[in-house]
Amino acid sequence: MTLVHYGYSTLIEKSVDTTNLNGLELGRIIAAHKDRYSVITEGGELTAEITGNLRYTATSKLDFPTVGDWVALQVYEGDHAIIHKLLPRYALLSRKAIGTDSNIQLIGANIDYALIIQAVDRDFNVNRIERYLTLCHTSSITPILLLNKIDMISGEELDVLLDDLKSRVPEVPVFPISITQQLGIAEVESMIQKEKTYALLGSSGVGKSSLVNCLSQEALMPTKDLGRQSNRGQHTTTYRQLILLNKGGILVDNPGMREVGIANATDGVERTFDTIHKLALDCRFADCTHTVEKDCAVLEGVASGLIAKASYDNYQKMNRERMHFEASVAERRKQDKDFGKMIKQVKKVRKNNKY
Ligand SMILES: Nc1nc2c(ncn2[C@@H]2O[C@H](COP(=O)(O)OP(=O)(O)OP(=O)(O)O)[C@@H](O)[C@H]2O)c(=O)[nH]1
Ligand SMILES: [Zn+2]
Repeated sequence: MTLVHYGYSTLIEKSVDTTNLNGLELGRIIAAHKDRYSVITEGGELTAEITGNLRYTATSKLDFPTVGDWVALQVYEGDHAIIHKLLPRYALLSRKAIGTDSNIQLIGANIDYALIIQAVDRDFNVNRIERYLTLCHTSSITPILLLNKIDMISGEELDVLLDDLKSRVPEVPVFPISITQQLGIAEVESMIQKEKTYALLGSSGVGKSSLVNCLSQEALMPTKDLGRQSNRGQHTTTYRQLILLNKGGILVDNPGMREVGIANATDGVERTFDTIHKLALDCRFADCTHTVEKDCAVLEGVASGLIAKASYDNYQKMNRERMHFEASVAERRKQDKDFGKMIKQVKKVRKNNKY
């Protein structure tokens, strides 16, 4: 097993400089725990922590390693290591953290494609697909749609869904599959590219675990450290979030992707709703909200059927969420600033009182 299998050549292809490591080893994060990381290196799998310096200079979550990150690390005896440096990311997939207004949560770094999996039963929902697409477009990650459980519907019913997708999200490649019946799996496997990293996105119960088991032999087995041995002479077994696929791709499996919150995503919303965005250039007012204005090209598009009403509604909803997130972030920054000012003021008063 070498780092090439874990996407090293893609990292180089993206022009990330890996020559300046000053004697440190290169590795990729395969699982992130609270303060501990599992890292794959040329010599095998290691447990690592970050340096105090990295910890104390971090200003946000973005400064901490996440699954898929490439790092420079110093390896100590056994299988222990210290991460000194986070290499530049060429893509970062994140979402708004559940239950918060202004926090983001990292899903994975250095991801090339997203496999959005949706089931054709009750789960089927184009609005939610557009939500995932916005997430992908915001991070410049190419989306691919897997429509699972087609064994549960008739061919005619499937055609209706495919037509719906063609009109609402025409640019996205769609793979109708049934994991249990092994339908369309060969097509998915032949689409997977070697050394590219894929993120798996989808609600609970759509078949994500089933897909991982189907595309990867590794996932079925407990993962073992075949490289270095731990101090106690035992092989370590760890839970992985970065999995090697049979066809040579790499998969980020992020459990609990149940809700997709939209964070700062102006470009992502625009790219997902490309038709609306292009039409909006013809609105009479440059700051048109496409709701009540005169000569609004978007409203005209909805009236003429060029834009599906459902698509328009979802566009407005996601824009409202995006603005809400941005306003919350701005508000929190202001509060932090005010708090900083207050502390300064208090210090000043104390200092003055000394005299
Ligand atoms: N009929 C049918 N059922 C399927 C198919 N694929 C998966 N299932 C079933 O759907 C259920 C959920 O599958 P999982 O693979 O556990 O789904 P998941 O997305 O990993 O769910 P979470 O772990 O909750 O996120 C299981 O009972 C599967 O057997 C399929 O192609 N057809
Ligand atoms: Zn308008």
